[in-house]
Amino acid sequence: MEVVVNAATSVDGKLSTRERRQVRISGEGDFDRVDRLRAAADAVLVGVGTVLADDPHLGVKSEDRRVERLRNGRPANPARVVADSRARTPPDATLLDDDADTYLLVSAAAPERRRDSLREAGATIVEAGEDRVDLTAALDELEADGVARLLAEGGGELIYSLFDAGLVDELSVFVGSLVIGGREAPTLVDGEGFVADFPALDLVDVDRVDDGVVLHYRPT
Ligand SMILES: NC(=O)C1=CN([C@@H]2O[C@H](COP(=O)(O)OP(=O)(O)OC[C@H]3O[C@@H](n4cnc5c(N)ncnc54)[C@H](O)[C@@H]3O)[C@@H](O)[C@H]2O)C=CC1
Ligand SMILES: Nc1nc(O)c(N)c(N[C@@H]2O[C@H](COP(=O)(O)O)[C@@H](O)[C@H]2O)n1
Repeated sequence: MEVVVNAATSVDGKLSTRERRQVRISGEGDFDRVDRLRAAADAVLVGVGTVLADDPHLGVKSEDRRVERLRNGRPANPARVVADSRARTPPDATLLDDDADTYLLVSAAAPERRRDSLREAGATIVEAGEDRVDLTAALDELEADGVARLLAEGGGELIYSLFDAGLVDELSVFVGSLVIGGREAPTLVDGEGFVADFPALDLVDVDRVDDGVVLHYRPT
């Protein structure tokens, strides 16, 4: 499976505010680039922190691109995937609508009652890991289900775990021209952080988009 990570940050590397409220960092041009990435993906992955903060849809916005996917024998939208160790996704979350399949990656610690109500809401539950989602095992299961290209959109906790597990094949970051600040505000890569063996990246491209830049990296 190919794992592509994409997110938007402020100049100071923040994904949103200290209140974890969604900030529109990208402009029209960058949101269109993200839409192209979604249209090329079999599934879009976020952490449950992002679901609770943003209630995202994660679908392809452009009708032309959805039609093109259908023409190519694919579903109109990529599947939605949430890393959600304890099945905290609300059963009325937008990403559980009928526009695409939705997988919830849970750990053995996820209560049965919550799994059941999420199954009733249409989710496919994938269990991997004891206390926290084992991303390597969970992504293997998705791959067996036909997910060859996965777009991970964040947040920072999830992106850290993807790097920590050596699962990132590409990273693109839109850096918008604003400062958010705040020591508690989420950054591109949070989690425990690395103290050695820092994942090293090759900068393969830089594009000026809207009032910012998109940095494209691959692991060395
Ligand atoms: N600017 C941007 O491009 C984006 C911004 N955001 C922002 O990021 C914030 C949410 O980010 P975070 O709080 O970091 O949450 P997150 O979206 O990374 O979710 C983290 C949660 O996922 C669950 N999880 C399950 N297995 C995990 C694993 N193996 N590794 C890591 N997490 C795992 C845990 O419950 C964990 O608390 C929101 O404020 C949202 O608006 C989110 C996505 C993109
Ligand atoms: N690329 C990008 N730029 C921004 O400025 C953002 N705030 C985000 N946020 C991500 O997009 C999701 C919302 O998706 P829908 O519009 O609901 O489909 C949000 O949850 C973040 O993952 N991304």
